[in-house]
Amino acid sequence: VVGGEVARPNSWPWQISLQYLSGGSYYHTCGGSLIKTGWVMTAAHCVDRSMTWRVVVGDHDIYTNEGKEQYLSVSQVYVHPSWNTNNVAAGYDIALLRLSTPATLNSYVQLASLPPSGQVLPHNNNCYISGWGRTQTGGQLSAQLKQAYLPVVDHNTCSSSGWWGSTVKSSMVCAGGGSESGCQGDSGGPLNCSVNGQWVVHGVTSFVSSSGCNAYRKPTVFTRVSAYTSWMNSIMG
Ligand SMILES: C[C@H](NC(=O)[C@H](CCCC[NH3+])NC(=O)C(F)(F)F)C(=O)Nc1ccc(C(F)(F)F)cc1
Repeated sequence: VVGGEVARPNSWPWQISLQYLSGGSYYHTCGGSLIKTGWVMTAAHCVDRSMTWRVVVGDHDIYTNEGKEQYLSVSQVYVHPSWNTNNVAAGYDIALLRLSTPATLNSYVQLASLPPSGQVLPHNNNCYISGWGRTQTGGQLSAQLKQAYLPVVDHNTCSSSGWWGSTVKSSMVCAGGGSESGCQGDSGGPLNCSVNGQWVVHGVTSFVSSSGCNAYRKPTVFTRVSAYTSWMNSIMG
């Protein structure tokens, strides 16, 4: 997250850290959202490579053990069947991870609320991105979970020339476009939007401009969760 601030610990209690095993240690690579005690929603591009994954819930500082974390292994990865790793602009950047053991819900670990199928938010809807991604273009990951206020940019604006043009599809949500943005390492994490006074996970962090995370008129682009509810239900049952 470029800009914004460090989140109050566990204030986004559905935020997870997706980590891969390498040389005997685990490393943060993506975010995600806990949507059922046994299921995590993330981005397909996060799990393009087959790795040994683990999901950490209840985390705040990814480099220290604060005692609230639960370390959960992943038993199955379900990538959207239409995802094409060479064409992020086509959409379908969404995946579900089945956990080997269910998370225990408590004040640090809660389920995300998902939007009703087809719901599209209005321009400027109040949303926050959260994640441990880079804090500047080309910078380092954040040790502590960060958040930034990224209001929705409606599809008409986001897909206009000078903005993303035809790269963004209606199956995506744009948010931000100013000095604050997502950045590498935030992928797969939630776009937390306020709808009727409730936080709803409306987006899965998908991409930013290749010329810089907070590039002018290139809002952060999210997979629109409400476009994929039937697929998710078909997988989770
Ligand atoms: C560096 C930048 N990385 C990203 O945007 C990666 C996803 C990359 C998926 C493609 N392998 N996502 C992120 O960094 C995220 F944290 F913001 F989600 C990038 O490659 N952006 C990008 C690439 C292609 C296109 C386009 F669709 F136009 F081809 C648009 C943006």
